[in-house]
Formats: sequence, structure tokens, C-alpha cells
Amino acid sequence: MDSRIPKPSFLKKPAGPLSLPGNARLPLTRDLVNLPSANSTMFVKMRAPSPDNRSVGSVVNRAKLRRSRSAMDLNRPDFHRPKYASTLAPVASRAGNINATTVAMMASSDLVKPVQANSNGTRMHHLRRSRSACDIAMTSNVSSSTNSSSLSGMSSLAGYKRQPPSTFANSRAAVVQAKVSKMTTIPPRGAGVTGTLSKPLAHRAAIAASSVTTATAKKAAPPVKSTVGLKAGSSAKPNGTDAPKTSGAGAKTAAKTMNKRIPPYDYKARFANLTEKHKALVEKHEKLQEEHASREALQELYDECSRQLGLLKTEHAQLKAELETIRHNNDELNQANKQLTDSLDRTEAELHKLREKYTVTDQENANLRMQLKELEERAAFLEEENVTLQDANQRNTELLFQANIDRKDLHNMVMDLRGNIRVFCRVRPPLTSEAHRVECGWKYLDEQSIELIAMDGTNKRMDFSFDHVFHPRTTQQDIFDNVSPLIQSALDGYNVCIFAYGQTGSGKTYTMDGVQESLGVIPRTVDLIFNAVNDYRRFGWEYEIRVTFLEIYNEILYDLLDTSGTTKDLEIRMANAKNKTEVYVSNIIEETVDTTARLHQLMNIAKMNRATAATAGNERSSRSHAVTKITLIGTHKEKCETCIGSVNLVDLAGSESPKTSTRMDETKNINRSLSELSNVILALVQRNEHIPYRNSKLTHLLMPSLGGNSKTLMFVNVAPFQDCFTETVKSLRFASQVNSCKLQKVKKNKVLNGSAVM
Ligand SMILES: Nc1ncnc2c1ncn2[C@@H]1O[C@H](COP(=O)(O)OP(=O)(O)OP(=O)(O)O)[C@@H](O)[C@H]1O
Repeated sequence: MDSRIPKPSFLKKPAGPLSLPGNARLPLTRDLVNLPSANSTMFVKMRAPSPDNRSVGSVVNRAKLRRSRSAMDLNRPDFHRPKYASTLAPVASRAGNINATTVAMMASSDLVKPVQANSNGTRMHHLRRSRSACDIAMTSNVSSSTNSSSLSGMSSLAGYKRQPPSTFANSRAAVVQAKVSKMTTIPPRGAGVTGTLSKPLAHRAAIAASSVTTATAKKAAPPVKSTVGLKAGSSAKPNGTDAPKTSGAGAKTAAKTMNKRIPPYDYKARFANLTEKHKALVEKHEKLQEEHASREALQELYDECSRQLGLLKTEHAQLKAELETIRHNNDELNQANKQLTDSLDRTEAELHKLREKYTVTDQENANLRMQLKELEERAAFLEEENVTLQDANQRNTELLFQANIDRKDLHNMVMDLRGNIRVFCRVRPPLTSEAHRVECGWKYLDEQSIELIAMDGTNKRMDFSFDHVFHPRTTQQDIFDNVSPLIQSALDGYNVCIFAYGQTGSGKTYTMDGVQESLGVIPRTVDLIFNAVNDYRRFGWEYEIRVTFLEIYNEILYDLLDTSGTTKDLEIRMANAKNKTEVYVSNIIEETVDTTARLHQLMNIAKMNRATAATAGNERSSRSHAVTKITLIGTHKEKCETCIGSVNLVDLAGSESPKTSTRMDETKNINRSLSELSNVILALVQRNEHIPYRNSKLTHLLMPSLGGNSKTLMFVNVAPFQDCFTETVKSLRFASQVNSCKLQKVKKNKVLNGSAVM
């Protein structure tokens, strides 16, 4: 298909040169109109191939073709302008379209979006995108018709459906204005800088929007449809609806003039036409400058918006971080609140329990108060009763004191009836080691009589009577039960003497001291005295207890509490010149004891200091007379009464046959002192005027107990063996003599002006 447009027949070459200077020729209207902006490919593609040089060859030089149609080719003498060339309507400035569209699109979309990297590149990108977007439909149509023919390609432009510029531009402008107004009406957040910047920003935005609106409104005239200008010989028919509304009447006239068909030879008309077009172009240039200014304003607005956006983003990030912190704090507060709520629940539960407990306790408290009130009433009653009872108690104490005195008198009377000197006989059992020894025949007739039968073949029998006879199975407690009444007499203010007499090994020390597992009379007496003293305190009596431990060995006195090792001269002296039976020992240690333990301790000391040795009848024989004296001084402060009693506990040395003795001097002294004791007893029995107390230390010391104001008890201890028969008979005969002795009536010690009368 030949796309060459046939040369119009009416177009003739001018006869002579125009009245232009030199060789210049007026450019064609088409060239002038499309010279700066008609370089688009669309238009190039729509251009018909040059009718010239078709005969040059089969290959067409397209560069030549373009050049042949350029403005410079107008001077060619063979140039033939196509008829339709002057009828081409001026194409609306694409730059103007692009600017308006770009501004509208920027306002609608990109102004509120962050600028990425290079702002210039982005702006160009928007420009390119907007232009390509506008040309999409047209480009596609053109490309599809390029290979057919220019005419068909131009005709295909008729199908180009451009969006109505006025509507599009107006809508874009409206969007821009809405965006700007929104930006200006958004209250500034955070720093005041944003608020202060909003005013110029709004102003610029308003200017830009108004410019865009004006530009787009001016561009509301639709771009010339190619189909109009492409129709050969037909004049352009401006569409009334698409005609520009802001160009004014001059522009309309110029357009009409320009579009008016001017003969080629009418240079004046053509010049006028060109002048009008130049004028239109100048106006267009001014408008483009305004648009450019608006674009710069928009660019500044865009930059400002970007900066604001950056600030807003920073502020947004800060607010986001702050929000995150607040959320974190809120979570922590929620957690703490939950814990506090749990704790509060527990506390309320505990409070509930405590309230219940308080209620119960309050009830109990009320009950207790009632009980307290009752008790107070009861206490008042009891207090009155107590006063009454105290009066009664005082009277009873008086009665008891008097009764105790009566008891003492009665007790002493009984003791007097029993005799002031009494004799108890005790037969010890044979030891396990003494099983081989032959025993005498012992026949216990009653509690007071005993029959001794010799087991040497003579069958000799002897009867003895005493105050009490104790057989070998008698316990220490049974013995002391018969002794304790005498101790009570000592507490009542009487002198008491208890001594053990008998052959060596007959059981004297066992009876008086006893052994650890079976205590004798002395330790039991100590316990009884301290128990009685405690009981007497209830009657108002306070007792002072003093003790001395004396030993008579070979007629010499020794203080058993003296552990100094020095020898002191102990002398037995008369206590009172009027009463020659009361004696005391000078220089002896008399210790006051407060406790039983202390007294037992002193007893052990004395026991260790006592002289002992082995004898034929005893491995550990006491070779001296030991005298333990306990003085009891009772005081009744209320009655101003004092009673002094004493207990002499004597463990005599054992008599020994000179035949069996290995220490004769010791044995002689022992036997002599025992003999003197017998003489005194006999003198008392015979009621002699002279009683030989002073013949021995022992009798001298026991003088108050034997012949004076004393209650005396003698144990006669005998061994059960046949080889002791002679000594046993001697002891029993002596004890019988003592038992027959009737001492004078014992008197109670009197105390006058604090001095004791012994
Ligand atoms: N009633 C008794 N029951 C058990 N054993 C006893 C009894 N009497 C004495 N004995 C024991 O017999 C032995 C001799 O007794 P004890 O030493 O008391 O005799 P004594 O008369 O004091 O002798 P001496 O005069 O030589 O000192 C001791 O071993 C003692 O334990």
C-alpha cells in the first residue's frame, strides 16, 4: 500500500521570492506550531513519508525525509506543502499537560508519601510516569498502526480516548486542595515548630493549588484530535465543549484566524497568522512560566511536606517508642495490680479470719470479765475470811505453842517413866567370813530378856534383862526408831547421852556410825534433828546447831576437826561452879552447821582422823573413845524463850583381852577407862557419896550424862561367837548393872538472861 500522499494540484510554487530578507522563507504554520514540542514520536510516526525522492531508490532515507520536511526545506524550490499541513490544529502543549497532570498526581498521591533517596530523581520519575500514563492509550494505538500507514495511524488517533482534561484536572486540583487544606487544618502535634511551619506551607500549597487549578482549567481544552487535522482539505473544527475557556476572545479569534485556510501566496495573511500564533505562543510561554513557578512552589511545598513528614515520622517513632514504653509500663502495672489484688484478697481473707477470731476472743473476753468480776467478789469475800482465819490461826498458834509445851512435858514424863538411863542389848550377826566360828547359844526370851548358852560343852546358861534386846536380824531403822524419842528430848531442851559399849568387833561402830548402805544412829540423829528443826520453825522456834568431835586416846583428848596437825591442850572443865556435873572441853573446835550435808561432811572428817588399827576381833578396830556432841539452841522470839539441849554420841573403844592384844599400853588404857566407867556406874548404883568421875577422861567427860541432868542410853554390843563368850558375859553383866542404875530426875535446862545453865 502506498502511503504517499499525492501532491495537491492547486499548490503551486510561488512565482518569485517573497519580500523576506535574503533567502528566508516564512515557516509553515505546522512547523512553527510543532517546532519545539512536536518532536514526539507519536507525531513523527504519524507523519506521512515524504513524497520526494521516491524515485531515488527502494531504500528510503528517513533522516532525509525528516529534513526535507523541516522548516529549512521551505526554501527548496521543489517544495510542495501538502494541503492539509496548514489545517493542523495546534497541539496542546504536552509539557503543559504533563505539568498539570504531574502536579495533580503529586498532590493526590506522592505529596503525602515519603520521598525516597534522591528527590530530583523521584520528581522526574513522577513526571515520566504521569506522561507515560497519559500516553498509554495513545501509544498503544499508535504502535498498533505504525506498520500500516500514516493515515491509518493518524486515523487511529481518532480512537484515542483521552480523559476529559477539565474533569481530570479539576478533580486533581480538588484533591490537591483537599490535601493542602487537610495539611493546613491538621493541628500540629508536638513541638510548636510544626505549627509555625504550617502557615507558609498552607500558603504555598494554596498558591500551588490555585496555579494548578488555573493551569488545568486553561488546559481544559482538549488536545487537538489528530483526526481533525489529518483530514485532507477539511478545516479544523474546534469542539465547543473542549475549547479552552480561559484564552479569551483574542485567542479564539487568533485560533480562527490561524485555522483559517490561507492561500500559500497570501503572505500577509500568513504573516498575520504567524504573528497571532507567536502571540499565542508568548502567552503560552508566560503560562508555562507561571506553571513552572507553581511547580517550584509545589516542589518547595513537597520538600516542606517531606521535612514535616520526616519530623512527623521522627515524632511518630518517638511516640511509638513512648507508646511501647507505656504499654510495657502498663503491663508491669497490670502485673503489679494483679499481685496486689491477690495480696489484697489474701489480706482480706486473713482479716476475715482475724475478725472471726476477734469476735470469739471478744466473747471470751466478756466471759472472762464476768468471771473476773465474780472472782473479785470472791476475793473480797475470801479476804474477809482470811482476816478471820488469820485471827483464828493466831489463836491456834498460841494453842499449838502451848500444846507443844504440854507435849514436851508429857514426852519427858514418859521418858522418865522409862528411866533416865536405859540399856539396849544388840547381838550382831556373824559375817560371811566368820562362818567357821562357833556361836554361842542365844535364846531371845522376849524383847527385853535374853538367855546365853555356852557352847563349850559346859552348857552354862545365863539370863540377862535390858530395856530392849535386839537380835542379829534387827535393822538399823528398828534400832533408831527406839532411839529417836531421846533425840526429841534433846530438841525439847534436855541433855541426852547415847554410847555403845562392848568387846572389840562386837558391832559398836556399826551401831553408832553404820555403813554407807545402812546408816547408824549418829547420821540418822543428824537427819532427824534437821527435819525437826524445820518443823519447829512453824511454831516460832529457830535453832542453832553446833557440833564438836572429840577423841580420847590413851587418856588424851584430841579434836577430830583439827586438821592443822598441831597438838592442842584440850581440858575438861567445869561449866558451873554450883552445878558440878556440867562440864565442857576447852580449846575444842565447835562449828555451827546449817545443813545436813555440812554436818555429814564434818562427820567424815572426824571419822578419818580417828585412830583405828587391826585387832584380833576386828580388822579395823577403833582404838579410842569418840565423842560426837551436838548442841541444839532453840529460840522463840515472840515468847522470848530459849531451850538448850545436847546429844552426846559416844563410840567407845572396844575392850580387849590382854592375852590377845598386841598393843598393851593401848589396851590397858582402854580397859582402864572402861573399868572406871564400870566403877562410876557401880558407885551410882550403890548411891555412894563419892562418884569417881575424874578417874578417867571418859567418865569425867560423861559425868553430866551419867550422874547429872541427862537422859542416857547405853548399847551393849556382843558378838555371837563362843570364843567371845567370856567378854560377852562381862559386857552383859556390866550392862545389867547400868540398867539397874536409877538416875535422879532429869531437869530441863533453864535459860536466864541469855546464859545457859548446863
Ligand atoms: N548388826 C550387824 N550387822 C551386820 N554386820 C555387823 C553388825 N554389827 C557389826 N557388824 C560387822 O562386824 C564387824 C565389826 O563391827 P564393829 O567394827 O562395829 O565392831 P566394834 O565393836 O566397833 O569394834 P572395835 O571396838 O574394835 O572398834 C564390822 O565389819 C561390822 O560391819
